[in-house]
Amino acid sequence: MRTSIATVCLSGTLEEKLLACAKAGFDGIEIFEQDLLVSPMSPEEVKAMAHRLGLTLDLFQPFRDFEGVTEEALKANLHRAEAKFQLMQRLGMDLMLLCSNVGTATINDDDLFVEQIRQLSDLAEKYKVRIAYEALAWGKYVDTYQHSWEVVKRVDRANVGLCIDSFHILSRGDDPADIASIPGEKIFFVQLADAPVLSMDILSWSRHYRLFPGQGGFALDQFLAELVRSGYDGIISLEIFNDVFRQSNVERTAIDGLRSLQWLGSKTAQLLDSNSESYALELEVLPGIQDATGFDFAEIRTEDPERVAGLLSQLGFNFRGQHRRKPVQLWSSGEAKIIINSQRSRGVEAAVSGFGVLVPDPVASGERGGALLAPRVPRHQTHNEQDLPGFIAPDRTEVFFSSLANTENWVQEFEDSAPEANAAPTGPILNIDHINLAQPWQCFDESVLFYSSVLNLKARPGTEVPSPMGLVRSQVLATGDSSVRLALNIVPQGLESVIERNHEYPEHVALRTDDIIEVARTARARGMEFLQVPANYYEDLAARFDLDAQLLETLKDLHLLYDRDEAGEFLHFYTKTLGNMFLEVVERRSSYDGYGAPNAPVRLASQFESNRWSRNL
Ligand SMILES: O=C(O)c1ccc(O)c(O)c1
Ligand SMILES: [Mg+2]
Repeated sequence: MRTSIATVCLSGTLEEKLLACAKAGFDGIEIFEQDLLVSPMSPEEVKAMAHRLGLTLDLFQPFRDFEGVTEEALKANLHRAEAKFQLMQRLGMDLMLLCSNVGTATINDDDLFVEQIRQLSDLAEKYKVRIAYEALAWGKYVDTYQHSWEVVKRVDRANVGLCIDSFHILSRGDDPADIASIPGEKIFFVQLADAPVLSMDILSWSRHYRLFPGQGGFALDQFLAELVRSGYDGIISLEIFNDVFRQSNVERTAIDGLRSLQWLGSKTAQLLDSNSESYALELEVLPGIQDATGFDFAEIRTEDPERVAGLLSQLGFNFRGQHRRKPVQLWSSGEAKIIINSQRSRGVEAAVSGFGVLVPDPVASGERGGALLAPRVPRHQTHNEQDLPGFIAPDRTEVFFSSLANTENWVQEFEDSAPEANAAPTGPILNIDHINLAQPWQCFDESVLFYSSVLNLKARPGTEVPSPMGLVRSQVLATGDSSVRLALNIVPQGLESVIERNHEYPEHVALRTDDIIEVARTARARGMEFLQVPANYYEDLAARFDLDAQLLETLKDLHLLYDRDEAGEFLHFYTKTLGNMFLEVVERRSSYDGYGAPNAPVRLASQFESNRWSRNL
């Protein structure tokens, strides 16, 4: 699959965009005319630079508002087109995007569209330019790909074909199945964009909210499969208009984009493989696609390991030993392992710095991360220490892959100093239920794609939680069986001034037990500080649920939160925040699979209150 990306997706100058695309590894780019117009580089310099970087200049765009116009307007449009064909010649480009007319068309007549596009074709022929006609979803008369294909078929010229853009088709809820019956060679160009599921006018949705494949709600693997079935074997490009991308780091966005194509190509190949036909467009299946079977460990970085250790021991964790070489401790209870790391921790009160997941074949997961351009965690392990492939997520969290066998090895690196703890004692905590990570607003979508592709997790429907600092967007990513769950919370933009004074938005590790009341009572007896829950909350609980009076009293007494749905019940509590992190303990009764979403605003408000008082905000 040859990959390309429109310059409009990226921040910076045209020169910076070219450099970032080449560095990420794209084969080519689409030149968005506006980017050239404002560039100090001449067309010849752009051509030379692209050549030097090994990038092809694949598509010049957009050419707007051409067909369906009066005789007089057509003359002016042809004049405008000729100037662009000459410009394309200087750039060494031969493919122009023609958007269906949204503004100046006054005559709704397919015969006229055909006739006028033929005139454009004749003119383009002189410059050896080909035209890719794209139906914009908000086109005045031509707004579906079926209609643009009707027109192109009737134009019947070798140099006029289609541009297929997933956004214009899927945003309208149109079925992409007819794409498969268009002859592949008449599709001149393909642009892919995902988008969040929103209900708003299509033009604004398209211009501000497009996303890279895998970051939104469109079934782009099915879409790409239809294109493959058509016999198309040209370039697959990204055309994303997104307000955040336009102000994010250009190199990171380019990598994010290429990662999305690699992930999508692999998913589509898997989808097509079940039909096991061979197609012109070659898609590669990524190595080592496998589901994680659970968390291996969570890692907390802190300059004050004794405080974190104290909290763990109040929750019933056991000290398993000091690492033989590093200032790192291992604590465990059941299958939950927590590493307290005080390396490179100066100034870090406490923070969730990483986690490991268990997979059948960690080496293959490592290869997949590499193929997805994920940056590696540098390892300085010495002889006899277990090497775990690890990657740095966009939010800086370190993510490791382990297997049961590897875990046995790395755990032994800790046990020398505490041989009496070798028996892996059990405790009331059974395992790590989920990990909640704060996402700076610039990297939320990048993180969704990173975690879903590198960890092979699936996004669950997102929610929004009101908090005193702003609306917090929350997205859960999980394995099919929920054995690994991550909750990503986007930090509201308005919070940034607060963050500066208040470190970061706190992250947390949630621990699962099947006797939360016992864990809470014991922890309290050991002096643990709980996040306080206001009395108003319990009055509302009593109104919403028909709760046993005794249970309600216990919940209130122990600062436990409660939720219930058709699947079961959920009881949970939070520890007081320590630096940038806190712990949660959860008990899931029956098949409850959520996270107590109705309680999230209570937590955020309570944390805000306690930070305010402790930090004099
Ligand atoms: O929003 C637009 O105008 C626009 C322009 C060119 C495209 O390829 C497109 O998909 C949208
Ligand atoms: Mg487009």
